[in-house]
Amino acid sequence: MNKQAIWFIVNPISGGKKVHQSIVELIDIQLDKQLYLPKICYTEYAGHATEIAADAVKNKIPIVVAIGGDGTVNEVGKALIHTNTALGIIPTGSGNGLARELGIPMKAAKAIESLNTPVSKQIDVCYANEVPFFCTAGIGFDAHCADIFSKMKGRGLINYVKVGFSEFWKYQPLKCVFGANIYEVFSITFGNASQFGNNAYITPTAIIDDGLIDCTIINPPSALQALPMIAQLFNGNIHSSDLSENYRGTKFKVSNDQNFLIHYDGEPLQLNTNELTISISEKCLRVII
Ligand SMILES: Nc1ncnc2c1ncn2[C@@H]1O[C@H](COP(=O)(O)OP(=O)(O)OP(=O)(O)O)[C@@H](O)[C@H]1O
Repeated sequence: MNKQAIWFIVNPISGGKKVHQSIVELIDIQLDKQLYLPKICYTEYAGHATEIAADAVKNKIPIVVAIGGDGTVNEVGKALIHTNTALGIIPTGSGNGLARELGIPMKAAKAIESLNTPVSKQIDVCYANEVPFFCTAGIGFDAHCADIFSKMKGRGLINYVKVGFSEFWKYQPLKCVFGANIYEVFSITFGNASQFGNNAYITPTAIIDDGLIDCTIINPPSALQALPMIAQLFNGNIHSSDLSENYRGTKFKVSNDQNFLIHYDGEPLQLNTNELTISISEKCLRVII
């Protein structure tokens, strides 16, 4: 039988060095060598994963597996859109939104095991202007927190919760034009998938291969409304909150009087424009589930 080449792209920053060493050892032990010819590549800087994945496409590698969090998955996946190379994931981040959405096991050993009997499907890809995202992108509080989080030394869920809690009290609602209406929002999130990661379901009815973008606007909560809202986020009911407005479509436009700070799959990005268009390209990324 012809063996398939499979490249693993490891972000050594996500999850810590020990985690990655043990995953690489597990790959050596558990990956079916009758089926695969593996190659392990380590990223050396932000953006490097995209370059390695683009090289894999050029070399007609059938599967590239991202070992990292949603930032790494985004960097690898964006090079695979509209290609014949499929994206696999071994999650080591704190959110792991796309892996959770696709039902990929959180435990590395199980995730490697599922690569031995690969099943794939095509998913949609959304764009914030020209920036691709697979789970969510948005403006407002979440983008603000992603920005602060990215400048912190520590990573992980605990640090994210700390940032969210301390920033909540200071955060001023964002003025913007959404469709034909002027809003003052806490956040606007566009979902290709249903969650940010960590099973925080911000666009709970989103389906990753339905050709549609779900949108959740959160109006500014009072301190008393914040806790129930967080509970609804995690129990998948944010769309029934009094604070939320929900839309679904194939294109959304938002504008502002200042250039937007956005997040895409949890990564912050300061745009050079005050106009944001969210669009979707149907079933253009093959993923291993
Ligand atoms: N070798 C590297 N050195 C520095 N930064 C890197 C390197 N490789 C990748 N990165 C950057 O690390 C950032 C975080 O990656 P990722 O989101 O995968 O991990 P994480 O933050 O641990 O996960 P999560 O977002 O789920 O918490 C990304 O912005 C990516 O560009």
